[in-house]
Amino acid sequence: MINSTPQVVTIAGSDSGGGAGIQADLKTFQARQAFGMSIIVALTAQNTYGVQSSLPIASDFIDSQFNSLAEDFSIKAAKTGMLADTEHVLTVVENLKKVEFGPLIVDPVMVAKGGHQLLEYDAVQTIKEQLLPLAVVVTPNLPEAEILLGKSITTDRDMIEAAKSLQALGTKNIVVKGGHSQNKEASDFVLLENGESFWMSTPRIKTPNTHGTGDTFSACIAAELAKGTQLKEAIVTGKEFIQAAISQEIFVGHGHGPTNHWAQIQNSVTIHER
Ligand SMILES: Nc1ncnc2c1ncn2[C@@H]1O[C@H](COP(=O)(O)OP(=O)(O)O)[C@@H](O)[C@H]1O
Ligand SMILES: Cc1ncc(COP(=O)(O)O)c(N)n1
Repeated sequence: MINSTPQVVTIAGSDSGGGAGIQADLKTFQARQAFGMSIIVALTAQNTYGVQSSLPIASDFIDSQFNSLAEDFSIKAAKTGMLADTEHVLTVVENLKKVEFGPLIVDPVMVAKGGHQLLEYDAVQTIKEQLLPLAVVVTPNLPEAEILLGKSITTDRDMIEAAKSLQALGTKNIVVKGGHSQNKEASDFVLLENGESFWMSTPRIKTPNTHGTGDTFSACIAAELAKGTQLKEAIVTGKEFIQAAISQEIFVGHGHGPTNHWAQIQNSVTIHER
């Protein structure tokens, strides 16, 4: 049974502090029993206080990482995270067009929770025009959805409208994450290719330890897709996993700590069909 093990890759930035980026993704892949690989687009010197500095990787070395993986592995799903700037977005897009890494999840990472910019803003247009059409799912948080669409998103109705506008940009399935909202519940809005839509809600956990929540959520979806799980179920599993990872808290560092990537899923997500 050569290569029957689920294989999944993250194309993103390294977080030296281990809570977000490549590290969060690999830990999540491991927790979900998919074999994880990485294509590192940028390095960050980072801890739970924030990002101290970052360094994009030379584009031809990104090409080399793609080539190494494409030559050997049977990758069944991929996700992107921090892509740094226009040159690096284009490098990733060009490589993705050449390889067969299965369904792509784009987590359009722009600004770290501590405020450090992880994507130069002039790259947003390239993400919209070139990367989003390659993705099966895009998972923006509220500030990212606002930047992608150029309008403010505050109400539930705004989130629904945002999902429709994002779908019009060319990605078939949309998750607008509500982690940054002021609501009592952490509610994410999902719009699927077939027009089906629903809210996934969990109790909002009062904690400073939410570093890397978005990466962990999208990495779980990617791992599930690599295992052959249907998209809707993979998205719901992502929400269950991030809720478990936030609520089964660990205490690491002195600032905004990471989530618990070895958390066990509990049945805690309410789905509101609409
Ligand atoms: N305090 C919290 N309690 C429960 N769920 C949360 C909390 N903060 C974020 N989430 C969930 O974590 C996931 C990532 O959301 P978000 O924080 O919006 O993304 P990002 O890390 O990209 O900014 C979403 O499913 C969101 O609902
Ligand atoms: C390398 C890297 N990728 C992504 C994030 C976003 O995570 P968060 O918004 O939780 O800081 C990050 N801080 N660092």
